[in-house]
Amino acid sequence: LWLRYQPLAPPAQAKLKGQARSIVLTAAATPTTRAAVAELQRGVAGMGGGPAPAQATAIADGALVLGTTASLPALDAALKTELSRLGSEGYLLRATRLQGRPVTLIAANTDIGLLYGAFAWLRATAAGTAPVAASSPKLQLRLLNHWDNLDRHVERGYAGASIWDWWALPEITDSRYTDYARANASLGINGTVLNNVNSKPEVLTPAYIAKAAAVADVLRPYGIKVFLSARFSTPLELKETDTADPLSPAVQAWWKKKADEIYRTIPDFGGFLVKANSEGQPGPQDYHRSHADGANMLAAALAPHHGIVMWRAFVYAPEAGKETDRARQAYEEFKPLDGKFAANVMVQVKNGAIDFQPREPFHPLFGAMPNTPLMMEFQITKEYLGFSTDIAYLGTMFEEVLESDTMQGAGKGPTVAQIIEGAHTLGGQPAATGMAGVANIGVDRNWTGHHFDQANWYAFGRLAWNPQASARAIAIEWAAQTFGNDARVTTPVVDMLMLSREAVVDYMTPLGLHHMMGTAHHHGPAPWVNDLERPDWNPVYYHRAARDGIGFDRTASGTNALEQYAPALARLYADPRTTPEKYLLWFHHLPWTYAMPSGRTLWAEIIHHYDRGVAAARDLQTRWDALRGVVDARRHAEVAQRLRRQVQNAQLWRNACIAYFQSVSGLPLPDGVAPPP
Ligand SMILES: CO[C@H]1[C@H](O)[C@@H](O)[C@H](O)O[C@@H]1C(=O)O
Repeated sequence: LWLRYQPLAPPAQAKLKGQARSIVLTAAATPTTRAAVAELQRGVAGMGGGPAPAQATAIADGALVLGTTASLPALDAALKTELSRLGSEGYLLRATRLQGRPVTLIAANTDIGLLYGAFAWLRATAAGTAPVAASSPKLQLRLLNHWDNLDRHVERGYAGASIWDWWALPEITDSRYTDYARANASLGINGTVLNNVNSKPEVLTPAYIAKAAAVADVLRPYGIKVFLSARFSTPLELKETDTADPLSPAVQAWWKKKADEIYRTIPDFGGFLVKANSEGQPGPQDYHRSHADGANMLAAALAPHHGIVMWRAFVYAPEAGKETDRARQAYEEFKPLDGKFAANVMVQVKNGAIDFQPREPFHPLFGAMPNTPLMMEFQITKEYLGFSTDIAYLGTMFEEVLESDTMQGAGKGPTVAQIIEGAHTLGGQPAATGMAGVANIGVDRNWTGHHFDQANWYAFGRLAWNPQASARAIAIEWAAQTFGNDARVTTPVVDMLMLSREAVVDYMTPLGLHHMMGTAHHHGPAPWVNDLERPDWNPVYYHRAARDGIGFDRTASGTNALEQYAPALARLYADPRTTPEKYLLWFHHLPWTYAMPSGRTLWAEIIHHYDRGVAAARDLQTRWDALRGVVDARRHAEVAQRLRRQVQNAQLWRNACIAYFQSVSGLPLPDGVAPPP
């Protein structure tokens, strides 16, 4: 991954050796500070191309010194003040003098802060950038969600089987778990939900709790808490109660007892992630109770142990005989529950209102529930963006969502990033804050199926630490750590990353189109599908292409999903001329002849985007081919193979969608457009 610590260029090596002649840990030796020292030794040895610096007790010239305010010899007042503002996970990096000696200081208030500081110093060294002076996370919870089943199949996983070997656990813990912990700690990720949200009741049985505890023991020194997805009907399905009604005292008692049992085995268990009354999963509505009733019952069981409930707002269902708009439904169900959730409940909301499409406007719940802590849910695994075949750097997508202006305030802002950073308080208490990413990790040697998909795991972690970070800066960091800090490689790799997601949007679902993919597997084009068991699974339901035009009217003349956004934004998007082009057909149904700002008709504009997407996919291939011999042969070949497939995918999407839309519209192709074969 990005922890390769490849030898640096000689000048950088010399500088490194001068900065890390020895390592001095002034703080207590704990599994966490030992991990920090080991990581520094591993990194300095690798990048320095020589022996690891020894750990010393005395501070000497050129030492790397790790310590807290309490453990460090007389820190000057300014540094002490700065440190006191960094919280329990922040860190400070400084070239300074201690006991009159020139040293590199890694300081923090806790041992996990020291570990994060060590990784930050190594990151800067590998990327050849100046180390950040000080940093602390903007969000409290920075979690991966593994949609991993107990049989090691990963739902929407494209990197091999699950890394969690439930059969071998608890006695056998794969060394990969430690590398997983290192990789996540290097990004400041501090929690992981081990199992799929479509969870099985078994995962809360004693045998599995013991298995999860073994994983927790490996991850704990790296500051990573274990969470589990809980199936709402577990007590009923384990035949330990005869209902799962959240207001039933027996059910409440069962969950309390279960929580106590878990915390006896995993004292720092994080809590439960719950998918309820969604896509057929059991939930409180099965007993005519609300999402808040369900969440609060679980929250009451976890509260004595400081555990939290992350309750997902991913709900949608067709209503018989009624024209529904899936994009409206989560808001309709959750907005009325604002302020009704217990203090240790977070409502976890996907970035968009449909489902992780190549591009979606931000979810209208962001900014609409001021009395409820909202957690962002991003998908790192690319269910809808080409699995682990197509390159699509999601840093730019995450950034686009986080920068989105909800217009909920007077004038500009708050942005989605500010909303999830807890711009608001609850009852005067700072709201819990968090971001979750659906992992793209499996047993594949490169962890993520595609080498470039490592950048998505990386970008998620960096943006969870700071939701206002720059996707380009993150791409530069990742490329330098992953391919070496050589501009001949990093510049083209960063350019490839930065154009890739827009390319995928262009050749799959341009101009706000969405949900036009293959059934069930969700790979490849299928805009013609209109016969699935649920109307809201049919691509035709979303693009609504017909003789007269194309697009989903979500304005007042349609489903009026727009009214769920702030009035200022709803006014802006009510008019196709003031709707950003990238969302045009998400909110509007327009004639094929609609005049676009480019001077093209809408039909010609759609084709123009598809062709631009295919050209961009080819461009990615050309740029990568030019790196033959500069990037190591194995990774170069593995990426080149996938790029060949990516170009085919792009062409298939382009040809299939244009052919289909032409068959619906009956329109001729504009001059100069290559007809689909
Ligand atoms: C885990 O189920 C997933 C399902 O595979 C996926 O197609 C959809 O994205 O969303 C669901 C969800 O988010 O719960």
